Amino acid sequence: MPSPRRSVEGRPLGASASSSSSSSPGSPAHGGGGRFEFQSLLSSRAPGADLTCARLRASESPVHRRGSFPLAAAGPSQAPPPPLPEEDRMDLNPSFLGIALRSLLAIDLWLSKKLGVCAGESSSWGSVRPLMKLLEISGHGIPWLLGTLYCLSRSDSWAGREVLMNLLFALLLDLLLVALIKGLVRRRRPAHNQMDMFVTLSVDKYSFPSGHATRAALVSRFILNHLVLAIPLRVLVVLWALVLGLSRVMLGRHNVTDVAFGFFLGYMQYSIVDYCWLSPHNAPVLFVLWNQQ
Ligand SMILES: CC(C)=CCC/C(C)=C/CC/C(C)=C/COP(=O)(O)O
Repeated sequence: MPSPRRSVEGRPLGASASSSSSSSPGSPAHGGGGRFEFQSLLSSRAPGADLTCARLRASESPVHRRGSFPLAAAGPSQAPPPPLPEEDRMDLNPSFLGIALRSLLAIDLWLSKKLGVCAGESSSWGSVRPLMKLLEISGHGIPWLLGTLYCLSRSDSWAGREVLMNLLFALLLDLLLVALIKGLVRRRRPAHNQMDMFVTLSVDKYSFPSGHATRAALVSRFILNHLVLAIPLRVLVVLWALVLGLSRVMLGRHNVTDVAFGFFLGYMQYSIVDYCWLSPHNAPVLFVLWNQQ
């Protein structure tokens, strides 16, 4: 059964021509130019204004404008325009979200370009680029994977092995999820990035989300939860993650939103790892197999 809102918007536009006279384009109700968009936001709160605004929005819709004249221009002898197709009605009020997203994107690009001060040797902070690249390696997947495998091979306690096995699972899960999202979103890296990264996978030509940021958030949360560290070391771990994230933008590898989402994703990944925590009780095969090596 159609909702009341649908039945109003679904009515043919000419069906209530009497009320259209007070809201022709250019009249105060219409507001002229692009102001009707703002009115359309208000109309959702004003009972009874729906019909008028739906008509106004329809007459200004680019789809509608292409093939017909606005209502005021149409004489009484002209046939009323046909009702809007469903997809147009769903799209009547897209502008607020659209504008908000486009503004966020513009701010993101502008800020990322401004912060990309180590993007090249000749950039304003080009002299710290080698340091930033060192930081980049500290958050790369290969050292973390090899380091974890090495520690696993040297570990002689069940507790240590359990933690390291879960760290390995976390790192692999992270690689998989980041590759999946990068492949789906396919956001290009910033134009000012130089593609001179240490070992990359094919999806690493894409930038959303930052794999270094996800790893930084995941690994630091993992370490803080499973290693007993003195406070200064705990602070250092958090600082490392934050500076690594910032360095991705400074190197020009990423936009700010890639890193922000990367931190969020890495943080959530830890929750998944914690929830699926592998232990000799729920994954005995893994532990027995490793023990035999
Ligand atoms: C087992 C396996 C598939 C290992 C691959 C390790 C590897 C090459 C990871 C890529 C790490 C990387 C370059 C990520 C890109 O980080 P962004 O922060 O630039 O997204």
